[in-house]
Amino acid sequence: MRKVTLEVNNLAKKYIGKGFEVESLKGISFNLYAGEFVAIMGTSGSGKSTLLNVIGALDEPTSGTIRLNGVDSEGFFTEPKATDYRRENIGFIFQAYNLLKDLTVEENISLPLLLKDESKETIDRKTTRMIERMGLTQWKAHRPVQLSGGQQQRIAIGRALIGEPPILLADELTGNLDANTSEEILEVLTSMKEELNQSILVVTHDPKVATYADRVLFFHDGAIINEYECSGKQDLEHIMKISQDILKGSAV
Ligand SMILES: Nc1ncnc2c1ncn2[C@@H]1O[C@H](COP(=O)(O)OP(=O)(O)OP(=O)(O)O)[C@@H](O)[C@H]1O
Repeated sequence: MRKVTLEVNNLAKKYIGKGFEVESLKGISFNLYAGEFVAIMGTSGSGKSTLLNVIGALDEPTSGTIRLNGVDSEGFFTEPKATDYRRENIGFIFQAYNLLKDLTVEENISLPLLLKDESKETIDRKTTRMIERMGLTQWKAHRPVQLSGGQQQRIAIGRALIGEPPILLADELTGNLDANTSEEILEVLTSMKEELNQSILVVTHDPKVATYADRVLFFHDGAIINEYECSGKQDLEHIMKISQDILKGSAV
C-alpha cells in the first residue's frame, strides 16, 4: 500500500478584514503520498498559494486539519511549534528564490543544516554532495547575483532539499525561467524526488510543468474541482484543455 505523507482534511481559510471577507479555501481534502509529485493548477485567486502557506505553517487555517506522517496538526500553526514543524518537515522553493545575497552558493545551500545544529563534518559532507548533484561545484564560492536564473533556482532547490524534508513546497517553480532551463530544473527535481522519496507540491500556471507531476489538482474558487492522473509529456494537451475549460467556466 502507498504511504501517505500528508493528509489534508476539510481545510478552510477565511480572511476577514475591514469591509471584506474572503473564503480562500472552502474545505479542501486530499492525500499526498510518499514520493508523489502533485501539481496544483487553477484560476487566479482560487486559493492555491493559500493552501501552500497553510501546509507550510506560514498561515493558520480557519478550520480543518493536516496530518503529517500520521501526526495531527494541532499546534503546528502557532509559534514556537510552527518553526520547528517547518524546519523538520518542509522545504520551500519560492519564485523569487529568496537567496541570501551576501552568502556564497555553498553557504546558502548549507543554511538549513546550520539551523539544525548538525556537526561541521556532516554539514560539509552533505553540502558538497548537494552542490555536486545540483551541478554547482564550480560556482560554490560565488554569490547568487553572479549566477543565472536557472543556477539560482538550483541553489534554492539544493537548499530546500538538503535537510531531506518529507515535503517540498514550490510556488511557480519555473516562473522566471526559459523553457530549456525549466525543463532542466524539473528533471533535477524529479530525479531527486525519486532518490529521496520526497513528496512535492507545486503551484503552477504552466501546463508543461504539470506534465512532470504524478497528479494534477485543479482549483477554482477555493475548491478542488478536478483531478487528473498524469503519465507524462503526452498529457500536455489534455491538461491544457482542462485548464482552459476551467477558465471558461465550463468545467465548474
Ligand atoms: N493575506 C490575505 N488577506 C486577505 N485576503 C487574502 C490574503 N491572502 C489571500 N487572500 C485572498 O484569498 C484568495 C486566494 O488567494 P491566493 O493567493 O491563495 O490565490 P491563488 O490561487 O494563489 O492566485 P494566483 O494564481 O493569482 O496567485 C484571493 O481572493 C485573495 O485575494
